[in-house]
Amino acid sequence: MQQAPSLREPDAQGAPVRRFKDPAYRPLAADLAGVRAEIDRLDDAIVRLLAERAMYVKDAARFKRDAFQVSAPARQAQVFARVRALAEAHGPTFNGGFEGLPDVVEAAYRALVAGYIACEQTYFGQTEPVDPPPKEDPQ
Ligand SMILES: O=C(O)C(=O)C[C@]1(C(=O)O)C=C[C@@H](O)C=C1
Repeated sequence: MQQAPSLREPDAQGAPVRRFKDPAYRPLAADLAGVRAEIDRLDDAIVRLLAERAMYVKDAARFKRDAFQVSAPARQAQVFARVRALAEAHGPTFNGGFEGLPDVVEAAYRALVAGYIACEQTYFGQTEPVDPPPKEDPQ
């Protein structure tokens, strides 16, 4: 029989109420508060890196001629494929792995890059053409 949902937040200080059936699984913290402290520590580092990444996205606007170039769909596809491959490579490294990691990372990057593009479009509006204009790449 299925248990009714508790509708209460989990006890962050309590002992574990479940365990993994996989005997190779190694617990990482004594309680949920300990798990969350590690997640907060990683979020601090991740957001710092996202801010550093944002700085380069802003600078990229100087090399774009129009809104289509700001959006650069071929580069976007390259970024999504690259981070997905990184997640596939790194996923199994940590404590038996995390099966859905490539999907999580790709979805996160799709959302992130959409946000970065919106900001880059705004920054593009704060630029002006250099004079004289450099020759267009014939491709
Ligand atoms: O590579 C670029 O041209 C960028 O502006 C950076 C970036 C990104 O966030 O990775 C942002 C906008 C483009 O859609 C492509 C990639």
